[in-house]
Amino acid sequence: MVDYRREGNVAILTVNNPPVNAISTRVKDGIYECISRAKNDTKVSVIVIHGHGKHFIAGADIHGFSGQRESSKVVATLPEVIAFMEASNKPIVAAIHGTALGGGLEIAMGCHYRIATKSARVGQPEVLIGILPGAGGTQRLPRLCGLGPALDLISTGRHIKAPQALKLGIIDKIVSDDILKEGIAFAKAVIDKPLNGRRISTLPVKDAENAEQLISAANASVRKRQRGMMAPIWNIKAVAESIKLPFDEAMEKEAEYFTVLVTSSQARALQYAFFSERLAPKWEVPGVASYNTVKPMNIKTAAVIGAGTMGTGIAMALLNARIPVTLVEQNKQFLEKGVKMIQDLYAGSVRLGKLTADQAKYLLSNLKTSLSYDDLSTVDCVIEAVYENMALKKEIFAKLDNACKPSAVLCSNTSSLDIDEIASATKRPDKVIGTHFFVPAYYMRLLENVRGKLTSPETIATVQSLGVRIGKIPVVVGNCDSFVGNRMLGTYTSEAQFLLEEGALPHEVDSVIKDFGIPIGAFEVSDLSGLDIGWRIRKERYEKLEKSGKKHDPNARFINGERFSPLGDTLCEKGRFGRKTGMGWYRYEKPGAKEPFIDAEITTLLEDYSKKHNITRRKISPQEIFERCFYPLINEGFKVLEDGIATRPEDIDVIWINGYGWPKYTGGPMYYANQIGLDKIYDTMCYYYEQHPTSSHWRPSALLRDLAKQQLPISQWGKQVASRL
Ligand SMILES: CCCCCCCCCCCCC/C=C/C(=O)SCCNC(=O)CCNC(=O)[C@H](O)C(C)(C)COP(=O)(O)OP(=O)(O)OC[C@H]1O[C@@H](n2cnc3c(N)ncnc32)[C@H](O)[C@@H]1OP(=O)(O)O
Repeated sequence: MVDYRREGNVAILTVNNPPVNAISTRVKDGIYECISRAKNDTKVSVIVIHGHGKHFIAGADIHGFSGQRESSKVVATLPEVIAFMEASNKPIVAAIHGTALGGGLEIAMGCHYRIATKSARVGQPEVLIGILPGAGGTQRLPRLCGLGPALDLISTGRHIKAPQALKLGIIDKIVSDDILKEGIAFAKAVIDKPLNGRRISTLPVKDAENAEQLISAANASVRKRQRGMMAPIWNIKAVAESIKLPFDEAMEKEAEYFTVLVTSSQARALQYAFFSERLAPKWEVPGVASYNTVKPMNIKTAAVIGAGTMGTGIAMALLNARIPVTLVEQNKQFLEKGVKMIQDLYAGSVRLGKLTADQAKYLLSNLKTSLSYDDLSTVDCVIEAVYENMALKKEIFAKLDNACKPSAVLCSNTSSLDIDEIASATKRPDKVIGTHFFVPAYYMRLLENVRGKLTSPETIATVQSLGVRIGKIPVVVGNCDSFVGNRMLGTYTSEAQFLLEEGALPHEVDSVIKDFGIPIGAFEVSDLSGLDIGWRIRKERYEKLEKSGKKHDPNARFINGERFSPLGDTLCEKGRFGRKTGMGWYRYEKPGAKEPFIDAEITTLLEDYSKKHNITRRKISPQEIFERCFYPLINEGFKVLEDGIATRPEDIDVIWINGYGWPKYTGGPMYYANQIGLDKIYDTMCYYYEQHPTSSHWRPSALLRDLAKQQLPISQWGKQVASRL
């Protein structure tokens, strides 16, 4: 775990704990033992610590926070090991490459010098997994780089690159990539230098005179950007102790606050989410294939069909990963508009300093445009991103099948349509797959990859690996109406509208949703994306119904015996399409304005509606709103598992956290359900099913019923899920 060797008078400690040199108990013990050995070795004058593999040390081992810690051979805790390092009379140099994160940076700050390669990154990301830098980070970082930057880094958890770390004084020098050689050379040069000013715990905090202002600004930023999360608040509180108390006393406070956080349900949920996100790319189709049995194809070039918001966003996601893209449209004007959108977004990134002008120019140089599928004969992968219309998609896939080489993978960015039917338009259904991106596609991290009945494991492996390459979290799901995310969402939006029919107002429903931690309410999001989109899809369905001989009544509150709310259609008929028309479920100052206002016209419309349908309006409690919005959604998640559409609860949680704004600190809907208690969810589902028998989303899932009896942790649901497939 930690190797010790001596080269002349330099002791070299190599941390070797793949994949990221996380600090397990054995690593902590190993560092302590090796430092002791070097301190006692009379031939050693200076010590270098570095990491084997890709990283220096990426932090404490996160597995250890949920109670599976190994027993320690030495009594010292990590903060004590770091204090022991700092007290050494032989200089210690941290030679950093890859990352020094969390406890890794804390160890580096216990050293007397820190050097790093140019590409190295440092940070205190503990807040992102619900804890705080509990090994002195909250006390040493403000002494090293100043209170303001320390508050920023510790409360946001962001990583910074070596050049910025150098400017902030976190590292002493940027060196070449031969980090160990550089570390040894640097160590030899500092052997005789006095260590007094190099022990960070003995230094005063920088910027302490502006403390009050800096701390209240940090708290204000947390309230705005990390609403509902407890860790940022406690992190700030811990850093603030650095200006109130002497180092040792502040360290006691740090330990106290660390204990509060590490035992919190938010920390457990965030750590579950951390590992779930890393599990997602490791797909598995039970009994068929998995990520470690199939090799992906190498995608060297790609094409995107459709230059609208979705198509251009997908093209940018590919370009950002240095994949050359051909963007195809049917008419020149649309194509030019799409290219302009991409150019403008890159220009914006240059203005914000996120890209240099040269980088933007390079990315754009990989973009080709075309009005013909004939130009796609050599691309490895095509992603179709036209609007949701089955006939159109089938026509495009038939053309792509003729134009593209036989090995090319053909993807559809559909959010709901049947992948098998799309694939049936080709002679290569094994190479057809759904790749459901989320808006804006160049930014949102979720990629829902939808396998059809005939999609080959190689095709699944290819889009999963492509997803990782373009910086997404790819999740494999099965083919059904609306897949996983939108299928579960459907229950939530339906129930939100039923609540309006019965007495609630849009802002009342939205505020319960936002209080839970979802950044935007159901009706606010409907206004944002435009009510007309759903209306167009519903009108197509009504037409289909009519073709099959069933007349659609615009006032109908039931379709095929299922409760249905025509309220959305009513609003659209009045031209209330949402923000773009200045009115939807809310009123806006003008078309395109962002701030929603409660609209008296909507209140009257709802009251008239209820009267017309003989519904007695009543005051609906926040608890009922909460249960009716979220419990059917959770229940649908269990049905999704039951049907084999998702194969792991973790995948559903990743989808909801990264695609729909579900608060990460609750772990996602499946994890959250386990926290509430599956028996409670099941009983509540049964209660509401009795009240609302015409809404099948209240029918409790059989898997939920069975798991509710067993009270298993989520990590053990797997066997129950697998036994049903
Ligand atoms: C009175 C009470 C007294 C109490 C006394 C107190 C004593 C105790 C105090 C202890 C205080 C400790 C304080 C320190 C806390 C921490 O350090 S928490 C951890 C902080 N670090 C992080 O959060 C880093 C997390 N990792 C990453 O950001 C990324 O993994 C990466 C390092 C940037 C690499 O990214 P990438 O190359 O994309 O690879 P990944 O896929 O993300 O990861 C690869 C595999 O590594 C696993 N992994 C990564 N980090 C960790 C980790 N810290 N612990 C465990 N495992 C980790 C990751 O899961 C991947 O695994 P596989 O999926 O199995 O491949």
